[in-house]
Amino acid sequence: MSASPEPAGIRPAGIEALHQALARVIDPEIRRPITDLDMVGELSLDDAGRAHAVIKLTIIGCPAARRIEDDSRAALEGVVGAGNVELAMTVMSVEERKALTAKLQGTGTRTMPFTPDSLTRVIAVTSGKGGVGKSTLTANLAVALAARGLRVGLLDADVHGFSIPGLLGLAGVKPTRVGEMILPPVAFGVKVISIGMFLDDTSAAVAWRGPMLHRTINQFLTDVYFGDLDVLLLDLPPGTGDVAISIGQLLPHAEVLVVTTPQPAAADVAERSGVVARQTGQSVFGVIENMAGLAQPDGTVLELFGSGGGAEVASRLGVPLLARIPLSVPLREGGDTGSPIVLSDPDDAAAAAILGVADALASTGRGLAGRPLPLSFA
Ligand SMILES: Nc1ncnc2c1ncn2[C@@H]1O[C@H](COP(=O)(O)OP(=O)(O)OP(=O)(O)O)[C@@H](O)[C@H]1O
Repeated sequence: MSASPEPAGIRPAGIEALHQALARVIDPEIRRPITDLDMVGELSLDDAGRAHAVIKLTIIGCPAARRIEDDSRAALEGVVGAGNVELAMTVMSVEERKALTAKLQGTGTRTMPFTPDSLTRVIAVTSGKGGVGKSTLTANLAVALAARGLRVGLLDADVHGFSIPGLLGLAGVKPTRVGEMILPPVAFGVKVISIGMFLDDTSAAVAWRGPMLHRTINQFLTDVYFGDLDVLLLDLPPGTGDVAISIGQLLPHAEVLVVTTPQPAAADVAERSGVVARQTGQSVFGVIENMAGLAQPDGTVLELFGSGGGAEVASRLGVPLLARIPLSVPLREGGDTGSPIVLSDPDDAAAAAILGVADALASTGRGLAGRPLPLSFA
């Protein structure tokens, strides 16, 4: 039996082939090859051509254990043939886990990775009033951006009224912890974190004041291992309260999307959320009008909430109106069942309008806020 692990380059050819096969096995939570994560222990090939491997999981009861085991076995069988793999699944020692955490988060004091000079684009979705569909749109936008191949994180900063886990089919899912590091659950290719994932009773009210809210948001941004992201989306609570101000302080380079309804009376309060974002240094990327009308069987459109609110807010803030998203029963149902409409029913008019916003976001880089964008009318 040949001994391993050995540094790449001096591994015997057979072991190197096994190692390369395992390098294609991705930890579904951390989203990096298990070889990069030092999860491969002994790796050997016996004289009968059978592969022997030890895979070290990050924690006991790792929810991804089965998948990692199956993928590792399949990868090794690709080299030595079916039935020729002996796999032992173990768990990292405390020291190994510490070393992994340090490797992933960087050694020394942990810092917030989403600084103005990081490559991640930060987009905060805000609204003046509650119930205008901000969370529904944020969840669908995140999924649409991930479907375009972007690496997307979604932080539910609506601490008092979190709804992102349910919208993405993650109700009841708890994040895995590796030491002090929190691994965000992944849904539809989006890494998601929400205060709702840390409460045993999700119907319990979160009655925190400013400093506690600030600490929580800061901890989410620092201790959650999102890895390299192209885009971090934040679902803010409605209004211009403590969380909006904390986000403004922590992420002054964020671009803000303002969601409003067609009701002209809501324009003042929606405009205010954009103005407050600007006061903290953030830029306003554009306005989305949601609940813009309900298509009737006879082809007419019932403007349940009036019209003109989105255009009014966009013009007051001097930014583009990115989309008018109609009222849509499938959009609401998709939210209720945790199945985002941009994937399940992309031809629905509301889904098409949201996909238009995702295109507008994906086709602009950071620092381009304020450029004219194509209007996408439903
Ligand atoms: N275009 C739409 N058509 C039909 N229903 C919608 C639409 N947009 C949102 N909804 C529904 O409206 C309700 C409120 O949406 P959502 O929770 O996303 O709002 P919100 O602005 O995030 O609210 P809050 O911030 O107050 O929690 C949900 O039941 C959602 O399914």
